[in-house]
Amino acid sequence: MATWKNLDTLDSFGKLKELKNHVDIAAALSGEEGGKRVADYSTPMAAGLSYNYAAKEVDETVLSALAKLADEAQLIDKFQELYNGAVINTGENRMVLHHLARKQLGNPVVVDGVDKREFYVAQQKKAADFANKVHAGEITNEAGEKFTTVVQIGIGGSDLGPRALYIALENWAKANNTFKMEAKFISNVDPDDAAAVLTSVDLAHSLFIVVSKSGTTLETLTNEAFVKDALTKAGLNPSKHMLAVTSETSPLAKSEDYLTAIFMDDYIGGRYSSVSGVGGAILSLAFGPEVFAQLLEGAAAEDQLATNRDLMKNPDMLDALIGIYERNVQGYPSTAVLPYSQALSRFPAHLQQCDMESNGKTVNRFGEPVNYVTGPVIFGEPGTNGQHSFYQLLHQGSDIVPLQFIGFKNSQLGVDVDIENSTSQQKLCANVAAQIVAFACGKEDENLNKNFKGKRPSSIIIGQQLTPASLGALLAHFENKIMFQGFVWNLNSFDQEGVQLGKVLAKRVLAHNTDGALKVFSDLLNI
Ligand SMILES: O=P(O)(O)OC[C@H]1O[C@H](O)[C@H](O)[C@@H](O)[C@@H]1O
Repeated sequence: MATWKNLDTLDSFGKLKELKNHVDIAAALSGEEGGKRVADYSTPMAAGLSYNYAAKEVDETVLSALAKLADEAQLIDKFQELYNGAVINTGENRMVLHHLARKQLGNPVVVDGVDKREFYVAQQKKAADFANKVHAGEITNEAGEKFTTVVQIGIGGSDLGPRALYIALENWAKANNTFKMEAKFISNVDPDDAAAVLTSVDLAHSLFIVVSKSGTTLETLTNEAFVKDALTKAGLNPSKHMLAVTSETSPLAKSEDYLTAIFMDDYIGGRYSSVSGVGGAILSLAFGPEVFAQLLEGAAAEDQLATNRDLMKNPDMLDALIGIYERNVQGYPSTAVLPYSQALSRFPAHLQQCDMESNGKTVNRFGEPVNYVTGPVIFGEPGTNGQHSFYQLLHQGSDIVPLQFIGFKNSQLGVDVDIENSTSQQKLCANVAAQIVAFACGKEDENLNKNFKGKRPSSIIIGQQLTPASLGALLAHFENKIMFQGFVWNLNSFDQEGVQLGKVLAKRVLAHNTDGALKVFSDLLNI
């Protein structure tokens, strides 16, 4: 059994702290040695991706200190315990089994006589069969016509991951003739969200997936009622247009009002649930079950790499530990995720929830305060768009923000033109290469307004193309990175008590049970 200790009690952390400002990346990347470093400081990921950390503030000394920290913090032992079914989510007294939805990494996990791997596979099959029947016209609307559009109603983990993945694969599916149905998403309780989506779809040919693990989320239940109202007013029977994805114990699971229900359980956290029916139903309907299966395979292959004790061969743990060095030794407050891929436009938003809801905590897994900083602020936008927006601060602002670039050699659609001796894809890739060096090396200028100090660290994940498999690997990489960082910080990364207070107060406002500041704010907003 691994022992769970606070980071500041580990000897290896004391040693690591002595290495503050140890590497000057501008110097490390200069000349021929710099070129060699770029070629060497790279480790393979799954599905043809690679993680390059040449522009990070590490060298052999820092990396060896990080490897010692990984050993002393027993990161691989903790991961093994997690996938073998230990109660890692101490706050909610639950196991953490999202890896099992993609592959059996360890021992069978059996709960009340049910093998959990079999349960997840059975639910995947149920979603796949449903999708195949919809595509084949065996499940139709009441007039016997095929459904053409699918709309997901959900929020948080029941929206962000699936939405990011759908957007990521939409063009790939079109280019590879696997595009089956257009997907849309309703998440916000702002009535303009549901209203706008509903006016953009052909209701009679639309399927709606109500996705809520708990089955109690105010926004989702409100939007479900909103959609039912629209269907009824259009003379359609809501129960012939809706399915549910929920846990077996939720109130939604008991309803007869759905074409089918696909189940998950309490052991897959909302922000880790894209690989369950939460993402599986919509992605199977939109692109076919085979595409979703490829995504799971990519994630499974990355998970396998994350089991490696050798830090230099474990890109997820390596990324996590470099992040620890940046946060707890260098003192950087945030991290930007910058995909040079328009298809990944919502991926940073998904990672925001994944990372900040997991590790945005100041008490350890035993409920005691910790004396060190934990999860960074995560934000991001696709490049090159971000370059014309917030990169000014990243290059010359007062905070150093570590950067995580993502780039692909090939586009998804393959439609491109040569303008002034380069294609658009080449221009995209040229920009990411240029940014890495500009951030790291800077440029001296007598005019301080034009001076770039450099020394701004970044990493880049490079792939051939964004495909279902490489997307799955990318997703698993970041999930595993967040998990390893939570282990190092001795946090429970799998609950989210911090979102409760606002929900409770909003209920009080709606029940007009307020006083003081809450009452005055409620009055100001006309509630
Ligand atoms: O899927 P649901 O139970 O509706 O939950 C949706 C979301 O709401 C909660 O407030 C949590 O903060 C999220 O972690 C969760 O993903």
